[in-house]
Amino acid sequence: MRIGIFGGTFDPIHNGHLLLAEQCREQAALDEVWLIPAGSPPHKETTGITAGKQRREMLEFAIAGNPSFVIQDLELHRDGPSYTVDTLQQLKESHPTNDFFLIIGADSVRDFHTWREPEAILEQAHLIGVNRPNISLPDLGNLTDKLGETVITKISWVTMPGIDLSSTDIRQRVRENKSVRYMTPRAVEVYIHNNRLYLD
Ligand SMILES: Nc1ncnc2c1ncn2[C@@H]1O[C@H](COP(=O)(O)OP(=O)(O)OP(=O)(O)O)[C@@H](O)[C@H]1O
Ligand SMILES: O=C(O)c1ccc[n+]([C@@H]2O[C@H](COP(=O)([O-])O)[C@@H](O)[C@H]2O)c1
Repeated sequence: MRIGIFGGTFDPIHNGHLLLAEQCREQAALDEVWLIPAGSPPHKETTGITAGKQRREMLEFAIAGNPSFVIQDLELHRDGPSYTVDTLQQLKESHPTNDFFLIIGADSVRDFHTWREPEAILEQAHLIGVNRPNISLPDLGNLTDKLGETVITKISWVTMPGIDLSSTDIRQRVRENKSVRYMTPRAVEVYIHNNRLYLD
């Protein structure tokens, strides 16, 4: 099977994430997209992040009824920073015949050379980069300097209609008592309100 691996903090998941995953599924002819909530995102300030259990529950509501999207919560059960290289290794061991495609937004592609063991990641997965509003498509100089020109052959691009949304925007809007309707699925919106998330 061709499996898309889409990791994120998802605090909360929003419609930009969902459209991105669906466009990758279609354009890269993936059988499934596995959404992987980060236990402890390596490059983010982790204090104040919503509990993994709640971020996972929001994911469940968001993808309910879509058999092509699957949540894999292995990073929530692992201690320490959630390095993608470790996640891919674990997934390769448990699903040795799958082909994995690591899906990341343009901001993450720009920083990819700073990730832990990018070379080992690219040995285990093909990389799919996706455009993101206000992020110019990165020149991959830093990556080719580090890994050589052949790295280019391991990266492909999916283009989606730009959705200028971030989880930060949504948290901010909730804090300011503004509407987040149509920015995230209705069930996620209700979950946020029922659980009083993002109010301080
Ligand atoms: N609107 C968007 N368009 C394209 N890619 C996106 C978009 N939002 C998030 N992504 C990508 O989704 C992945 C997970 O993102 P993440 O969960 O950190 O969301 P975020 O909206 O960037 O969150 P935050 O605002 O908290 O930093 C990253 O690879 C990121 O580049
Ligand atoms: O492995 C790394 O070094 C690494 C560095 C930064 C981000 N990541 C992963 O990239 C995904 C998106 O991260 P973030 O911080 O944008 O939510 C998430 O799955 C992180 O675990 C991974």
